[in-house]
Amino acid sequence: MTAAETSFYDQLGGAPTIKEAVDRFYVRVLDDAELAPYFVDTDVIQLKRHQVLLLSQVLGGPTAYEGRDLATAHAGMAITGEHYAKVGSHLMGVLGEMGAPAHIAAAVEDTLKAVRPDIVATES
Ligand code: HEM
Repeated sequence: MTAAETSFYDQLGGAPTIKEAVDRFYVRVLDDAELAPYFVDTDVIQLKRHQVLLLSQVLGGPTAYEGRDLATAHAGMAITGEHYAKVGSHLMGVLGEMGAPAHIAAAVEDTLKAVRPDIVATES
């Protein structure tokens, strides 16, 4: 694999860094009173799984996700544009805190924009 083919996941330090990012992201999302209600019926294991899948999808990690597509997985949750932006800013905050380089942050923002229509159900 050449340097250019190395995934952002690997560039950030692979599994140990991602585990740390998942833990930090998880704390931020659950501490956010506007976001926590989405996860009331989600147990800790499921929620960690969600954070891992989310990060792997945006960073190109090794987790081969073969589950429901994003639109199906989030159908019926009435996720608002504002709440989606909050999840995105917690994610960007964690990446920034952990010293992710600018080109990775920019690519993650692009992915967040690209999958947004599949996840956001309502603008307000
Ligand atoms: C880039 C953004 C996101 C990605 C890539 C993503 C990814 C996923 C995936 C792959 C699943 C299916 C998990 C499974 O079936 O095991 C899922 C479920 C779920 N997502 Fe997301 N998600 C994103 C954003 C959000 C946001 C913004 C919210 C709420 C504010 C959210 C809340 C949930 C909830 C509550 C579930 C169901 C969890 C459960 O109980 O199993 N997600 N998401």
